[in-house]
Amino acid sequence: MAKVSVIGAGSWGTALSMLLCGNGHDTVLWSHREEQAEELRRTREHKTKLPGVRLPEEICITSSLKEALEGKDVIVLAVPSVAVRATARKMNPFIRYGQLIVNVAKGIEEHTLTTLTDMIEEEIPNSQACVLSGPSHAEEVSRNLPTTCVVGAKRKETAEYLQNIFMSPAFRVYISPDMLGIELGGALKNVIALAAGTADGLGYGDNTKAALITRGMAEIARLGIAMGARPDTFYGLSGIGDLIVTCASVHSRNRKAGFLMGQGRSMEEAMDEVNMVVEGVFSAKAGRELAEKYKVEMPIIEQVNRVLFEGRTPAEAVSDLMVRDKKIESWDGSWK
Ligand SMILES: NC(=O)C1=CN([C@@H]2O[C@H](COP(=O)(O)OP(=O)(O)OC[C@H]3O[C@@H](n4cnc5c(N)ncnc54)[C@H](O)[C@@H]3O)[C@@H](O)[C@H]2O)C=CC1
Ligand SMILES: O=C(CO)COP(=O)(O)O
Repeated sequence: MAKVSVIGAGSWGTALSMLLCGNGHDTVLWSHREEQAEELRRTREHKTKLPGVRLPEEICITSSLKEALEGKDVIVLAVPSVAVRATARKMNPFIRYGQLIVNVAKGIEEHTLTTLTDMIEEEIPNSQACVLSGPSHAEEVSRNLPTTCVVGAKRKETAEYLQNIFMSPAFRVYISPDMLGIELGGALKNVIALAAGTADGLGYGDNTKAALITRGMAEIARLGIAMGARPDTFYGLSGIGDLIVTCASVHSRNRKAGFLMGQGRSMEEAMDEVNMVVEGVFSAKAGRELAEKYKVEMPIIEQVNRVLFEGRTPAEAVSDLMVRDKKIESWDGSWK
């Protein structure tokens, strides 16, 4: 059994700490606020994020990074994507060569367009960052409902080691070398989920949702392939799998935020009401910048940006998508 630590006590970090503890690992859960750590220790329940789910007594809960990081074999980074760089920088003094860092946040840094694992390796030189992603809402993982994910790592041995760490009878883990494809799929599906939720909020139907999922995947894959990711990753758990769950699930924060915007709320009102991290709002700009950089068309992500930041109404955005130039349905727009 391993010594593991989960950095970030939101819904995902808390659910993963329960999974890892249930797998028999010596598990620490770190919160950036002592007040929250104290409440979790006292009540053994994350009342705002996972109500009704009991945290096992064996999970050690702390707000000390030193205690959370020293001597650990695996460190799971589960803070919101916008906090990853700062958190990794704070972790750096306590990390020793050989410790594995597994990023589970979903995002891409605006302007630098850095993936989160590259960002971790920039902030913690000589570290080995890996990724775990897939269709996995915390609400279901914390209740042991069957879930599948994929671990991405540079070396197969590392991926296999992590597969063993996370795998349980209710949590099946695949492995892949395509970290870029995994991270792009995870970050950009949240932008498409905002669009899918908006369509629901506008009262559109299942046809619209299916169109957004299918054409959303086409544009994410088009970008990913241009950047050097493997095409098959986008058919996988971190690609179409995660896109389906986030566009359809009652648990999805991004879909919910989109729904509220479709009903007429502003972006800020929707984020406040969801009260959990809505990563698509942060990844939308990065998606647009990547599309420009790699010269690929990403019309849905473009329209989400216009609605979020430029005052276009959701109904106008959908209409703009419907009356675009006529297209051929192939990845690269070619007939053959
Ligand atoms: N909730 C889920 O089902 C899943 C979430 N994820 C990803 O995991 C990441 C975390 O998401 P959730 O746990 O859902 O978020 P959440 O909204 O449930 O909680 C976020 C947590 O981060 C903490 N936090 C905020 N700012 C921080 C900072 N500067 N430093 C350290 N901690 C800070 C907050 O106190 C809060 O406990 C996101 O990137 C999300 O996309 C991935 C898969 C599933
Ligand atoms: O990435 C996630 C689930 O895989 C969490 O994001 P959503 O809650 O928006 O779906």
